Amino acid sequence: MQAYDLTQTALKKFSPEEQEIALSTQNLRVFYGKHEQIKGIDLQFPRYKISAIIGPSGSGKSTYLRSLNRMNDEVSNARVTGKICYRQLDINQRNIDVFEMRKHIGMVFQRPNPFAKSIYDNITFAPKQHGLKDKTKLDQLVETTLKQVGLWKEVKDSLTKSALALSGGQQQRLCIARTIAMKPDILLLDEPASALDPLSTSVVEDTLAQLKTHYTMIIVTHNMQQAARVSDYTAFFYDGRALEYGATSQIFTHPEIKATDDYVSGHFG
Ligand SMILES: Nc1ncnc2c1ncn2[C@@H]1O[C@H](COP(=O)(O)OP(=O)(O)OP(=O)(O)O)[C@@H](O)[C@H]1O
Repeated sequence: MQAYDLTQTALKKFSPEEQEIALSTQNLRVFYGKHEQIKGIDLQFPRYKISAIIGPSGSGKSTYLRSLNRMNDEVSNARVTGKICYRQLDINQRNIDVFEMRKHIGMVFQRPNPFAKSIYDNITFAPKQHGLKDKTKLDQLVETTLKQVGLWKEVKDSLTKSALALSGGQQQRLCIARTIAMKPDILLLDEPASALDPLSTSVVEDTLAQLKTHYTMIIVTHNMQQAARVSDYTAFFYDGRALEYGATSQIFTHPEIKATDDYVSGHFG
């Protein structure tokens, strides 16, 4: 593999006039045991935009994404240091109520993972856990969120059927609906379309584009065409570092860093 100069980075910083920032990290590091996997990442994610994270396998994209809503708390050998700034709060502090925080920063995983429950119950499960009991409000929530992911027409007559009977693409849109039922601010998406066929992928991408008016999204993807299609900003990760971050059009056409250029032009490694 070609050796790159890892001290050279080109990371876009936003001025307050230019963009409101929904989430940012400062010097974020993740250790698995003694091994430092994420090596001090500073990134700002603008509100109501889609930011993509691309990079070679093992560069730490998922590890970084999972840190953003403290999913690495669940990984016994993981330790995360540095700041994750959300609404003037560092949510990487010990005293943060993680259950409450994840209402604001939700996650959609690579493989659709609906609960073995009805479509209706998949959406209402978490809101009920958080105290929503009113049947009319729950019905409304089911309808609104299914409409937001473009699934309402397809399933409105089968809400009591098992979610597991849906196609992969429908299941993934249900999982997005289930996440937005908690009305999060930020959606973290870890390769949300990688297990789907091209048609379902395209429907999921359209769904993300629609959701952008209300949500800030950060998406990890292996698929560079997808990053180019859906995202406003792109970060290129390499060896646990963010080497370049900027407008997606610039990253794909005029990257400043050699490793980014090699990666996006397919000359990598
Ligand atoms: N719990 C763990 N303990 C030790 N190492 C881990 C753990 N979880 C992940 N890793 C390692 O961390 C590295 C980064 O993994 P990560 O999944 O974040 O990379 P990625 O860029 O998302 O890769 P991919 O594109 O292949 O999904 C990998 O080498 C992986 O094996």
